[in-house]
Amino acid sequence: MQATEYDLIVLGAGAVGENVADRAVRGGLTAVLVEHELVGGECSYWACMPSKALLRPAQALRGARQVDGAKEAVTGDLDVAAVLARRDSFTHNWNDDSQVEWAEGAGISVLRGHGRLTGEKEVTVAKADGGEAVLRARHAVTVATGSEPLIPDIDGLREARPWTSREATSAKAAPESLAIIGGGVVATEMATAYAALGTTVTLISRGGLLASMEPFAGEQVAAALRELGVTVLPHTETTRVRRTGDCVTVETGDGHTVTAREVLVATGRVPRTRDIGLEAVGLTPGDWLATDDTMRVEGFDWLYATGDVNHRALLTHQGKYQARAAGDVIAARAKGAPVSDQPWGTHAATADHEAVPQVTFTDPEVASVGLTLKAATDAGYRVRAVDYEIGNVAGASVHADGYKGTARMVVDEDREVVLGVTFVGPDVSELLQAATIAVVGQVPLDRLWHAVPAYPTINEVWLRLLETYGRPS
Ligand SMILES: Cc1cc2nc3c(=O)[nH]c(=O)nc-3n(C[C@H](O)[C@H](O)[C@H](O)COP(=O)(O)OP(=O)(O)OC[C@H]3O[C@@H](n4cnc5c(N)ncnc54)[C@H](O)[C@@H]3O)c2cc1C
Ligand SMILES: NC(=O)c1ccc[n+]([C@@H]2O[C@H](COP(=O)([O-])OP(=O)(O)OC[C@H]3O[C@@H](n4cnc5c(N)ncnc54)[C@H](O)[C@@H]3O)[C@@H](O)[C@H]2O)c1
Repeated sequence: MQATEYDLIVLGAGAVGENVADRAVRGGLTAVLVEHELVGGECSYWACMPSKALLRPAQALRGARQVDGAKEAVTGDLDVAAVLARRDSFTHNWNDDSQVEWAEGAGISVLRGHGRLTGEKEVTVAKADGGEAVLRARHAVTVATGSEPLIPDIDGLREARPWTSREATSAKAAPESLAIIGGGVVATEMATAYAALGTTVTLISRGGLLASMEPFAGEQVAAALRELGVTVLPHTETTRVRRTGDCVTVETGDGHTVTAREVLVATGRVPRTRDIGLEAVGLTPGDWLATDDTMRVEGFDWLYATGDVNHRALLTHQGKYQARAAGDVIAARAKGAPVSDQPWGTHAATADHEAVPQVTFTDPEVASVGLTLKAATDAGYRVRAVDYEIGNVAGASVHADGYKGTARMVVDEDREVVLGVTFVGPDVSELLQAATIAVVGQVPLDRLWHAVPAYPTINEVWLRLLETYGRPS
């Protein structure tokens, strides 16, 4: 079969694949996106956008209820149908016409179908219309196929047809009750969302909540979930799941049985690499694809992997950051132009190791960047952490009556720079970019004293953290 040639083939048109193609085309290359489902991927239709659309109305309502003078005007509760309808508008009712239009307008070709590597720089696509197409890349192939939910090997779980993040973010109605297995970001966000929508939620976590973050984050989110009416069962194994009639029963290691209408499994992700032809190029199907900092798969000069599939940081913004580096470096290498792949260079995704920002949109929110105290200590830094109660800041007390929250700054004592920051509290997500700039810029603490937070804003917590640490002399 005659192959169609492009400079770059991108397998998977999620947010990350789209950005690789866009950067490469801006760099003067031709590119094709191969997509077997919806152009825009998980984030647009079953992850970031619908989950945040489900969470935001309850957060807005809480915001009004926490301010005397405003709370008196809140006379009703959430309109669940309106919340779901607003969520649907964000997903364009699971229609990707606008994203296809964007791609084509940006000069990127889109081919619908399931793609598999079939040789060096070659992808064969089983097209949506039943035919087959062979694509050949002049310069590079980028795998951007994302990840999918991990279903743990728990007795009866698969047979019980559990919800995954897809069903949780796209449900047409809020179930009367929901059991959630997991204690990470998906579990805590969806527990927050569904509790606010009136569902009776039980969250079963085999460890503490949000275990990779500062310990106070999981503790404060657990306390808030309980206040919302969620039954939180930390340090609890799930041993058996059964679906009987219109209910699911979940048995735990300590002998409890939770009965709910649905069970959501939120126990992490696996790479979407089982059926993309990795064996044709000597790689193992089902593996994550390890890359260097320019996103090139180890051992190849033409194969790249960006986004969730490389397991560097499973976040849309980090994947798009990798995509900008990868699209630019693919164009540079194709043209024989200089490559800037040293740490913090144009073509290196260095921040993946040093400064990954993340917001967990629970209520309170958790916003963090860089290293936790434990991670910094484990990495061998000589560190000191300082904590501050955000509610003591004037801007926070104006923002919400009885504001409660915690900030932690982790400082490298040798260089006196910030290695990591965590904020937990209502509406702290917008504080995060300043922390990210401080970490990425390795801004010395004595210079940070000159970054004056406006009064009275919650950002004044920065001044309090610096004062608590002590001014470097
Ligand atoms: C519930 C939930 C909420 C989240 N919320 C956030 C958030 O608020 N902020 C954030 O930063 N991150 C969030 N994430 C993480 C975020 O969704 C992912 O990091 C992001 O979607 C990864 O993008 P990607 O392009 O790598 O993969 P994907 O978005 O999964 O895109 C991969 C694409 O490849 C296609 N594909 C796969 N195999 C093939 C093939 N063989 N042929 C053709 N096409 C193929 C798929 O159909 C898909 O469109 C959330 C995740 C979940 C589950
Ligand atoms: N706001 C955001 O940025 C956002 C929101 C949702 C998801 N995400 C991303 O999506 C990814 C997936 O989220 P997630 O919550 O599924 O994963 P996660 O890694 O955050 O949490 C997984 C949870 O499942 C538990 N677990 C793992 N295996 C288990 C088992 N066999 N039995 C019981 N419990 C088990 C873990 O202890 C942990 O609590 C994350 O990496 C996250 O970065 C981001």
